[in-house]
Amino acid sequence: MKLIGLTGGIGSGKSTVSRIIAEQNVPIIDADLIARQVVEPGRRAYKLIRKHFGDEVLNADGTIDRPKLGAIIFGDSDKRKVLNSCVHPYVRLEMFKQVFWHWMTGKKLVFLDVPLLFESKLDKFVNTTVVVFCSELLQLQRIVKRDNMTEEAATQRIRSQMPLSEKVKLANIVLDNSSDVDQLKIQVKNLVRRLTPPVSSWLLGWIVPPVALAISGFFIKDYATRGARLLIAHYSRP
Ligand SMILES: Nc1ncnc2c1ncn2[C@@H]1O[C@H](COP(=O)(O)OP(=O)(O)OP(=O)(O)O)[C@@H](O)[C@H]1O
Repeated sequence: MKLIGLTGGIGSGKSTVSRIIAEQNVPIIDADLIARQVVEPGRRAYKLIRKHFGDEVLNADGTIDRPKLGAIIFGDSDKRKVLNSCVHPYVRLEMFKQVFWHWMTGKKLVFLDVPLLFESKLDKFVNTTVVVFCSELLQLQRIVKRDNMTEEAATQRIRSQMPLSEKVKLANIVLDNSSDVDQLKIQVKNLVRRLTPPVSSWLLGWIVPPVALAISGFFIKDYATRGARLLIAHYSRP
């Protein structure tokens, strides 16, 4: 199975690319969605956030007030670290479970949609990294339109992130989202075709690890049994 890390800058078009990929019946693991699910009431991350930030970050219905929590950690790196330590381990665990499930069910290609792929060093765990790129001006225009935000606020959000030009330098593949959505669709379809492994290498990658594990397990067990027998023989000598 090939694991592809998909990332970009705010408003550069990651979600749009994800939707197009999903239309091709290729599985997408959405880190943002998982991050929202792991902080639902009753979950471990939710309890940790409550413990560290108190009930003032809760809505009346007990859910986390995300904008309020966002405002608390914005510009306070210590509090941001605390929040990350509450949430990230559970996000990673859930992502790992989903990756494992896709591998078990014989998927050839799986995308991980992670906005902070490079910042969180998750790029080390994927086969290929893809960055969705557009100019800062287009990012700005698209965010202002989508989120009904002022240009100043949008600029501030863009500047608070790792520059998109830096991500482009780190990427294996860059999708240029400067044109319309139809052009983007063509690029994504070509990308999926290019990245899908041929059946032979997919079969090898799927079958070899469990067979290797089973064989090594057999030998380890065999040696352990022989070792135990020798020990028993040694200590039971008169
Ligand atoms: N090629 C395009 N042409 C016109 N509009 C686009 C194009 N690509 C994306 N958009 C629009 O731009 C906005 C931002 O795109 P999208 O939500 O996919 O970005 P994103 O990278 O996921 O952003 P965020 O990081 O904020 O979640 C959306 O409203 C989307 O419909």
